[in-house]
Amino acid sequence: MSTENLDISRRKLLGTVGAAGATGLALGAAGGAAAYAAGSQPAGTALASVGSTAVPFRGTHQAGILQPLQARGHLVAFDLAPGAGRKEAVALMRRWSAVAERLMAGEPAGPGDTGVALDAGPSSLTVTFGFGASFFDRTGLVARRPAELDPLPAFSSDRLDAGRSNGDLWVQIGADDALVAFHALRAVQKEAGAAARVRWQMNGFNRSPGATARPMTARNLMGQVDGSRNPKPSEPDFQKRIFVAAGGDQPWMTGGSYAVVRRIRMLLDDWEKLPPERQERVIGRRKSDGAPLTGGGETSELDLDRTGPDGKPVVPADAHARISAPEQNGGAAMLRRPFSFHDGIGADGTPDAGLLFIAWQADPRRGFVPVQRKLDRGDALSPFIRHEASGLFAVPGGPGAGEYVGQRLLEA
Ligand SMILES: C=CC1=C(C)c2cc3[nH]c(cc4nc(cc5[nH]c(cc1n2)c(C)c5CCC(=O)O)C(CCC(=O)O)=C4C)c(C)c3C=C
Ligand SMILES: [Fe+2]
Repeated sequence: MSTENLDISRRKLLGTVGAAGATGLALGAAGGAAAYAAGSQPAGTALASVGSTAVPFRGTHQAGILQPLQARGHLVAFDLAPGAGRKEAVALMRRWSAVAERLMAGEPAGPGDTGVALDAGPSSLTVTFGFGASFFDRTGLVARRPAELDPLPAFSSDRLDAGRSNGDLWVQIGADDALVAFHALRAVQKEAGAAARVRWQMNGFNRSPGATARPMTARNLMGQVDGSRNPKPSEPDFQKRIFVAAGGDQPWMTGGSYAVVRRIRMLLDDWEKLPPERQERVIGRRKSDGAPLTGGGETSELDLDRTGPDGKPVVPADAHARISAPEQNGGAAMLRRPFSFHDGIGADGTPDAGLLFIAWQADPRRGFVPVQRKLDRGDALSPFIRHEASGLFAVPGGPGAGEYVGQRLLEA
């Protein structure tokens, strides 16, 4: 089948999803799998719920920050190619924005589409773009580099690999289907053309939608319920904490956010040797349901002052949930939106697995940095994790009609 035919088949299958571009579009009754088996794609074929969800590309904020965790993720950092500057960066951001908008609507990437996502709907695909501190040197835009992008301080427990850290440009891809996510990754890489080269790339995953009887907070590879105390959009200070407000020093970042990315390896062989009660004391929450050790359910407040019969705090002084709590850090908060990773088993039998920790905030100097400083000094979790790579990226607000991502930075 020619590429053109592949493209046409996918459009037929998707019907009007691309044009509608709204979330949660379901296209009717079942039948996609049968059509696939028969090798044909009748017009109007239905997509199952997971495939049919499309996330809008345009809006106040870029997609990929507020959406629920997706089942698959790819993180990729690029450096501008030698000799490439602002002009090439403008053309690249135009190309990347155009392809991201098409793919998020469930349309083919363009002429020469690989066909990898054929038969699937948009599957909650999000493609999010950010700029690293070095981008501003490369493009002659140093005057527009936000102070929030100042390098993160070194932490005593850092074991960072420079080759897998930072980068001029960062792209976060998430989708609820592995092929849709891979398809987007390849399209983004191809559109980079001669303008930018991959610096590092990481793959992650989360639980698939529908795997639990009801929507639940995610679990990480240590088996903990992780994300319970994330700030909620319904909270009055949510916008202020996570997104850059209008009227700041760098107007192009209005509606944007700063992403701190850390590849955190989990020393699972050591962790799994701990009895569950010890594991619970490391975090300060129950493993079964994420509830605080001081009682209640997952959403109950931790009672940090409560002591047990032995006179010691029920939530230990070095428990991760105590040390990272906003109340212990002058209100510092961030939206954690991670992917787990597993990159195989080493020659010594240990899994190269852990958390692609992604924290979103309006200012990392008032979010990630103070919390990580405190964790670095005495978190009971520290002996079981290792920070191996790090990045900090300015993620501008979402594009308005007719705009590409980053236009307000590159063309102001
Ligand atoms: C500097 C920021 C943080 C890093 C790095 C970090 C790593 C990390 N965390 C877990 C597991 C859990 N973290 C939990 C809570 C939590 N963690 C941070 C920050 C960092 N974590 C914050 C701000 C919070 C919320 C605290 C609060 O608001 O009270 C929890 C408890 C459940 C929850 O609230 O999400 C778990 C479990 C791992 C495994 C990890 C590194 C691999
Ligand atoms: Fe944490």
